[in-house]
Amino acid sequence: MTAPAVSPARPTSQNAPLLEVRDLNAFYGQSHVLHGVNLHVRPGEVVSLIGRNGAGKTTTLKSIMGVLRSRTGQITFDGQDLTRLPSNRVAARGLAWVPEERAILSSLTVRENLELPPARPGGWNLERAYEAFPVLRERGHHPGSKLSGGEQQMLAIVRVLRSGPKLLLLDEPSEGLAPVIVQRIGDMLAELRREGLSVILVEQNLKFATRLADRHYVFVDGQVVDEVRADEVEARRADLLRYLSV
Ligand SMILES: Nc1ncnc2c1ncn2[C@@H]1O[C@H](COP(=O)(O)OP(=O)(O)OP(=O)(O)O)[C@@H](O)[C@H]1O
Repeated sequence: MTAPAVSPARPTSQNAPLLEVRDLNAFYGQSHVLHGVNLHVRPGEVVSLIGRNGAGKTTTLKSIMGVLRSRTGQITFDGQDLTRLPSNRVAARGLAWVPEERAILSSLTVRENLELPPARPGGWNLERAYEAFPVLRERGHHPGSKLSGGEQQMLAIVRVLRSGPKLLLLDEPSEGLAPVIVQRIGDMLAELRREGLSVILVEQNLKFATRLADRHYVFVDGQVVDEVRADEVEARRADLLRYLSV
């Protein structure tokens, strides 16, 4: 399926975006994988990036975070240009990324994993983490390597919330998890959303994405080819399923 790239509706001055990505092109060596991606996230919005494997969703997150530096275009966050900043300075501006591989420290215990990132003002303390996911308290002395996939995902999310980010970037948080755990993580994200946290959610699980996201950007071959608002999802479900089918 080939579809033309779309330029999403530009935000108005009343609801200026927290994040704006303009004409993003990204490269792995000679391989040109993102071709002019445009997207934005308004304060308090949850936005999903959906599309088949290899469509460019993870590369978009890496480009925003400054982990992938070989890119062109403009990335603006809270009115500041992130494009030339290294990833540690991007994180310091209030962006937090939970990669697909969950990036917890497997030799450290759950508690050590939670205590290692310094809690910043507005960030989660241990009590809040344990309240959201009591299993993390129960497993406090277990090494990260001994946790189930769901527990690792919970730990990975809570760890980055210690820094009190303004924008959370989640890469396939539901992948490989049992439905009951997916539900629990979805409940927690819904609560964060109610509190006004902005989120970019990369997902292949349409049910999970549509439960949470205000808008969906559809990726095909390194481009955004469609944008679907939450109130359009029912009418456009067949299109969305087609975009995701292999
Ligand atoms: N480190 C890398 N080196 C070279 N090519 C890469 C690398 N990582 C990803 N790619 C390629 O870039 C393209 C986009 O991959 P990306 O991981 O962003 O896709 P995705 O939509 O997130 O899919 P997935 O769910 O499979 O990760 C694919 O063609 C992929 O093969």
